[in-house]
Amino acid sequence: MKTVFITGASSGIGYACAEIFAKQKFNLLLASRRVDRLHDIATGLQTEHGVQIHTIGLDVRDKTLVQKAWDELPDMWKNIDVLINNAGLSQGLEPIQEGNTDDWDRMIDTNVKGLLYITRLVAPLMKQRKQGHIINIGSIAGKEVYPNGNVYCATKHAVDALTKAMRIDLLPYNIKVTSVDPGAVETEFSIVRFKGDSEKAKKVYEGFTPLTAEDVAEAIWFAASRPAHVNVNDLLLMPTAQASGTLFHKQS
Ligand SMILES: NC(=O)C1=CN([C@@H]2O[C@H](COP(=O)(O)OP(=O)(O)OC[C@H]3O[C@@H](n4cnc5c(N)ncnc54)[C@H](OP(=O)(O)O)[C@@H]3O)[C@@H](O)[C@H]2O)C=CC1
Ligand SMILES: CC(=O)[C@H](N)C(=O)O
Repeated sequence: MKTVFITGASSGIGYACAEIFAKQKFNLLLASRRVDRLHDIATGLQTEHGVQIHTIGLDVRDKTLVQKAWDELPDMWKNIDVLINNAGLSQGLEPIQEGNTDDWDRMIDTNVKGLLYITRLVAPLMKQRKQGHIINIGSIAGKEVYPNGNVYCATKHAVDALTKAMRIDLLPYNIKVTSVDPGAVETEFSIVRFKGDSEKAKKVYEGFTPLTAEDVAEAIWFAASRPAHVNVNDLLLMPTAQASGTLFHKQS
């Protein structure tokens, strides 16, 4: 049986990936900070699909803790076939001159440095086994910038650059590297961006049909299930009612 490691599996796209990969009989290594949620998810998916699941309570920003969690991980769980670098967030939506520097730190530390810390541990074993697939969750915000998106967009542009760089560095070792870049997906993303203001978050998705986490997980599964000689480099998907980072066709 193959193993997928999904960061940010406690909600949204990460959780939807856990479901789809469990259905496909992968063993699941799931990480996020809210470990209680991970336990509930693991119990449900284990019962439904009979796969093995290991959960790790982890803040990807904490380099020391990430290393410790990896060192303590039983060897069988380190043979990762697919790594989904999904943990990420946006905080705030202000012009650069008004931005909150703690929000900036949180986004850069999670979306860029967290992704790097995890990859640094997983990639050497993929290299050793001469197989593996790293799937980074980027965004339309990694392809263009939009008003007030400044630092979030910068982190996702960094993910885009790192995906390309990983593909080059890992080329000799038969390791696939893919970027999956969604537009608007209705998850907890906007609630987190607006720091718990659910009303404001709900308004983001009013007047059009956004992507669901399951839509994105299906695209991720498509990339993960290609034949050995095929790599999907980049997969950009948006709601039909979205044409760019900020251009939506909304019905009132
Ligand atoms: N929703 C959207 O419109 C889009 C989202 N994306 C990207 O998709 C990815 C998933 O987001 P989405 O599912 O929408 O949002 P959610 O808020 O629903 O999920 C985010 C996940 O990331 C985890 N996470 C956040 N910070 C950390 C951390 N420091 N350490 C470990 N885990 C962390 C959260 O778990 P916990 O809080 O338990 O730690 C949660 O499981 C993100 O990278 C996001 O940028 C890209 C384009 C569009
Ligand atoms: C496209 C995204 O990453 C997100 N929905 C955003 O508003 O930037």
